[in-house]
Amino acid sequence: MAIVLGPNRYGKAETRLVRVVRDGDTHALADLNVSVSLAGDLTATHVTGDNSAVLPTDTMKNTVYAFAREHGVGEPEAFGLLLARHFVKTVGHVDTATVTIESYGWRRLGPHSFQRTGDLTRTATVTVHPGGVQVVSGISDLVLLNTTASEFHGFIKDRYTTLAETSDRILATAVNARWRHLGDEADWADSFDGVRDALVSAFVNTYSHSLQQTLLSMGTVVLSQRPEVAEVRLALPNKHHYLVDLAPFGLDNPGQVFQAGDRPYGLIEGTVSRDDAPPATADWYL
Ligand SMILES: O=c1[nH]c(=O)c2[nH]c(=O)[nH]c2[nH]1
Repeated sequence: MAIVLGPNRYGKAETRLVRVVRDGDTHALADLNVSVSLAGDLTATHVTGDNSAVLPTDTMKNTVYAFAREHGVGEPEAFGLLLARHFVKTVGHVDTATVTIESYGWRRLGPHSFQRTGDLTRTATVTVHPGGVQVVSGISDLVLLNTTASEFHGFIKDRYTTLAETSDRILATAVNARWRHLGDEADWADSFDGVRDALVSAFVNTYSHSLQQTLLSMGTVVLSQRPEVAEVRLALPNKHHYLVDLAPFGLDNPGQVFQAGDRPYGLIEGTVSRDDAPPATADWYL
């Protein structure tokens, strides 16, 4: 038997970067969390401790800050592409660079004042590798809720089933979505806004018999409205809302008072893709 080194990669995770763009007294703000990961022929450092092919992760962090100064940040997809291409081009033994960026929103309050928005996190994951370039954009934690237009019935009932069938319930989720682009050039800001709006309008306008049905509808609307997108992955927690029994207090409760559940929650996951889309060239995850 021989013990061998399997797939490996390394990098600097979660470099926090705030970039201010100054135009006189009027400033703009980008607030990012940047993770870099490199892979290639990195056997020596693992086997013998020879670090001659290892770019320190500390240098990766410094490069993120230096590139922010030299090139600006712009859209997260573009900044990720710039960094990933730089590492593949300049670091020998490295043939694959993955840059993942979370971008936090700030709403302008004045020329140089901002309020952090908590409504969603935008993400981008760029992979530059021998097979090409892959760009995946995403949204984390976009909380949506319909107070009706949601039913759930006709499900399996076994001896452990207590859930009542319902033809009128609250449907709520925190959207986690990732979508793979067909190319590596796009108007990233416009594309992001379009996909976000498609996801939201599909959630709002789908009369739902299950969160699974809503998931497929959300992915379908994205793909039908956004030709630049090949595939959408969604992970939708079902944020349950329980009708409170007020009968002990002599009160009825026709869909008015709910307990917002925390844990456990249903978790509905799925991929929606075009059947003619080229396959992914690098692993990607939600
Ligand atoms: O939309 C739903 N899908 C399920 O699979 C499920 N299971 C459950 O208990 N409630 C729900 N709701």
